[in-house]
Amino acid sequence: MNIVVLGAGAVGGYFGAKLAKAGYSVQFLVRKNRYEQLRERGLQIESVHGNFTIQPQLILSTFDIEVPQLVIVALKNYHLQAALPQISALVRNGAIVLPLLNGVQHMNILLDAYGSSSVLGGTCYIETTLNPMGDIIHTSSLQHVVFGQIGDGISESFLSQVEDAFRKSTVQVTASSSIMIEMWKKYLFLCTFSAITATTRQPIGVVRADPVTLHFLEDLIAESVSVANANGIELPEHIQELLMQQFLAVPASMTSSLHRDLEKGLRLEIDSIQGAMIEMGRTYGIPTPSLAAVFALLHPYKDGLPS
Ligand SMILES: NC(=O)C1=CN([C@@H]2O[C@H](COP(=O)(O)OP(=O)(O)OC[C@H]3O[C@@H](n4cnc5c(N)ncnc54)[C@H](OP(=O)(O)O)[C@@H]3O)[C@@H](O)[C@H]2O)C=CC1
Ligand SMILES: CC(C)(CO)C(=O)C(=O)O
Repeated sequence: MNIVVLGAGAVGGYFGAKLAKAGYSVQFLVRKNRYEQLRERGLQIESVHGNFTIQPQLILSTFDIEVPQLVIVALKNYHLQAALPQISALVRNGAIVLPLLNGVQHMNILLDAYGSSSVLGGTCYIETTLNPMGDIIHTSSLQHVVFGQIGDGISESFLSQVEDAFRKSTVQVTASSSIMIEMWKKYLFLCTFSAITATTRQPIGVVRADPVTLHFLEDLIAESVSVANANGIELPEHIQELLMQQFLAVPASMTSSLHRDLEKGLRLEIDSIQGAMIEMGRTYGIPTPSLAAVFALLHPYKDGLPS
């Protein structure tokens, strides 16, 4: 299977490198700066599962790709719109898109543009970041991809190939027959986890140890679950308790990509994560005061460090 990774950052770089190391043909469609960086240093992974480096196949233009079969989209949400012409070119050549972005809003954009016979649902659980040299630092043992089709337009054999590819790359993979529910479960976890870790500037262990902060996290969860229910998402019974169990089970040192981006002074994905949840709440008449407080407190940092 020919795989294209669009966005060779913390997530795309990690999963792409694992697939390439497993012997798959992986082309990384990148922009100029990342091209230079990766050409010089190679794609270096520093991981709790073991360090390795690959010499990635780098491309700057979709013209250099012959027969793409799977396109893993691992961009930040705020870069998706500008990348649509590249994705369109790949889909026109027969590729199926597997987005690994956080949130759910991007699914409307991709499905409206390409339809469910060219777009899979997908999400991932991983904690990776780029160091100043552009190497990928994988800081906890999580490395899980969940994917599935939205309708029935993608063949079972293609789905099996995707599953096999991740499995052979020694990444945990789950092929789901209810991917939108899985994406919402991840969205609920991420929206609240990133809200609490970014606003406190602390990993989850500090949040868990403080009853006042933990109570605020419960409020964030309750609001987000109400929004999901209003959207008609068929969540498991007791989802709030399940989410809280997840928060209690993850390593105390774990934090969110949003918190890490905030610390690095990078742009924040708050529009597509907390902002989108608040917006859906408004549509359905669900009050979201705690999410709105988080959104307002992070807003000065949305485009990077305020000057
Ligand atoms: N990091 C994490 O732990 C996790 C992140 N996620 C989600 O995954 C998504 C990706 O996040 P992450 O990997 O951390 O982000 P990064 O910023 O590390 O990587 C995104 C990459 O996309 C590249 N890019 C942007 N636009 C284009 C384009 N048009 N063509 C080619 N490359 C492009 C950027 O390259 P350039 O250098 O050119 O700017 C950058 O390398 C986000 O939605 C995030 O929320 C999900 C789970 C965990
Ligand atoms: C919560 C976590 C680490 C899980 O993968 C994540 O998705 C993120 O921080 O972006």
